[in-house]
Amino acid sequence: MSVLDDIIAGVREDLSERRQNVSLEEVRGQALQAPAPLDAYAALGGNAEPRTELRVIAEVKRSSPSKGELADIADPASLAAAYERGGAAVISVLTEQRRFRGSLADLDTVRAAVGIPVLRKDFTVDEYQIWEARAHGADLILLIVAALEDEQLRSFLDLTHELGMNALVETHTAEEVDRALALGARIIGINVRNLKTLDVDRSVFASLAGGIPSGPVVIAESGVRDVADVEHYASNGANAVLVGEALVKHASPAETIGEFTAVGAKALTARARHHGES
Ligand SMILES: O=P(O)(O)OC[C@@H](O)[C@@H](O)c1c[nH]c2ccccc12
Repeated sequence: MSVLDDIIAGVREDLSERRQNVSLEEVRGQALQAPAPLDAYAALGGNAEPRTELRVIAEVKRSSPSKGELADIADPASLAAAYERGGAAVISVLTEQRRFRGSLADLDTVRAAVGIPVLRKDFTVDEYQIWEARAHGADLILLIVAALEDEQLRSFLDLTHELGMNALVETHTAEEVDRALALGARIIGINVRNLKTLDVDRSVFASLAGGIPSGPVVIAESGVRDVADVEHYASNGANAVLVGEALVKHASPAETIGEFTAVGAKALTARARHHGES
């Protein structure tokens, strides 16, 4: 069993427990009562022309299957507020409990603390989780291509859009990028970490991003350690970076986000100039 399969088995167990406490019908009712979602596509610069700003999706992440404990994060609200102050475009909140030590309570707390779009970061395998994300105020959900059949992906993407949210469609191979594009994904993530083995290979970003036409917002996910990594991803066409570990471990995450956006904007501007001339 791959790591991804193992995580998903746990996610399904936790899900069936929640479903016993709150029925699909109830969670649907809650979702329809929730304040309207914010436009994460716009927040990520999807409508900007040219796209010369590098956006940061800053993640609230306590733990991970590859690294174990990362940070305690006793107060996710103040961490998220610091992210927003530093200029993050979107806050990502892990809600998977077993491996990442996240929760829907974290999502609620963060939602209440910031005014920018919030991503519910989890392993979406059931429609219930999409309604639930909306019920808890999420504006963006994660759909991992490697975990889903095309038919599921399509119906999950449709439901997400019907609820006024956006989906971050996560890929790791050229074949997965093609599937995401064929489904009309507007926000495509390239995770340089292989979720089946947890290996990180930063070169995956450049080799896949080149195959994505202009249109979708492209996000580099995982392994952003410092400004050099941001520069590398932006030079290869990332419109945004998704950063967890480097921010939760940093003493001044707001400052780090500021440095990342500055370096990224420089690289994207140089890239736009270069492309304009060639
Ligand atoms: O902590 P990092 O290396 O900055 O990574 C953040 C993010 O990319 C990572 O948390 C992630 C990417 N895709 C996921 C899918 C599920 C859970 C977690 C993830």
